[in-house]
Amino acid sequence: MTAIDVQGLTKTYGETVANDDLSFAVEDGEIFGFLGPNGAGKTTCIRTLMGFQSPTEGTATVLGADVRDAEALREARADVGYLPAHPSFDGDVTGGAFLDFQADLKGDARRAELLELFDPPLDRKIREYSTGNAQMLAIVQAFMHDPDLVVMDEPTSGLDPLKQERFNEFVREERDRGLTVFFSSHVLAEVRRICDRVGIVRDGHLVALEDVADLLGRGGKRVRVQTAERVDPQDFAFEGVLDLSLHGDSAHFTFAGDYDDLIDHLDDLTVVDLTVDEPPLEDVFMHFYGESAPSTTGPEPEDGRV
Ligand SMILES: Nc1ncnc2c1ncn2[C@@H]1O[C@H](COP(=O)(O)OP(=O)(O)OP(=O)(O)O)[C@@H](O)[C@H]1O
Repeated sequence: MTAIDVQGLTKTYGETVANDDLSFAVEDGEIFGFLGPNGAGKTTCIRTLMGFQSPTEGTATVLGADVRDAEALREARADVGYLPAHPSFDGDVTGGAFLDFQADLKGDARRAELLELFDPPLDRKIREYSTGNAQMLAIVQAFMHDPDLVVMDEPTSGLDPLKQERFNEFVREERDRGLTVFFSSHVLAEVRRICDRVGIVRDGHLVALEDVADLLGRGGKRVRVQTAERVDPQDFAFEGVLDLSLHGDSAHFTFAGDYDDLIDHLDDLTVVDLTVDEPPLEDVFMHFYGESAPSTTGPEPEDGRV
């Protein structure tokens, strides 16, 4: 079955077209990353899927329920976990009381197990929570009723690196058990590690929809060749070589051609060292993000954010 089916979804706020004719599907059992720069329209789409607002045009189904049909969506949501971008809690209640309340609404079969992994201080009032503790509480509530589909808006924001890794590992394990996951992210490293497919949005439009492996494959490989002699541009004038730079006895380039050709050409040289690496995802996404992409040499890429 298709867990989420978005069909020509458009949402406008006055003059702003936040989502413009989006169409894509999230299949059962996959982890689908919804990526895009700030203001691209990710939260707008997620809020429409959750039924908090109506589409201006087009529609979507969530576990078979049309988002325009409030009753059908309410029923379907019993099997959906939702983690909003900015979880809002009643600060006067304790984390434990909040989970008790949520348990009455939708069940909590997996609460204890989740609290082993994500451990906000349950006896403290939520107003005293750090950002990370509030995020962990929101994660526990999103998964504790053992949903079939989880929709998350930037789920790892506010988590420290250890908790982020724990969360990513948890999501992968849940996918292996059959859970479907749809989440928005700015964190490229996270996408590489956990997503099966990505949809990339920019200015409300879907600009790419593909397997992460294909996206990386199309970006070519980063090649560094060191030779016994000084290299010449002519040595690398063959199909598939991009962004060539020469440094004395070594050449650096992106290769998007046939590997047999590369090996044949390298055979003419005396190669003393050779590395072939995956390109950084940042380079692959730059193409889609254009000017809104970050510098890959700035401070942000350390955590892979775009
Ligand atoms: N309630 C609203 N009223 C008016 N404009 C809105 C509203 N919500 C979102 N927008 C506008 O719609 C566009 C898409 O916003 P949205 O929050 O969906 O983007 P996003 O991709 O989630 O961004 P971010 O990564 O910064 O959270 C933006 O131009 C935003 O200013």
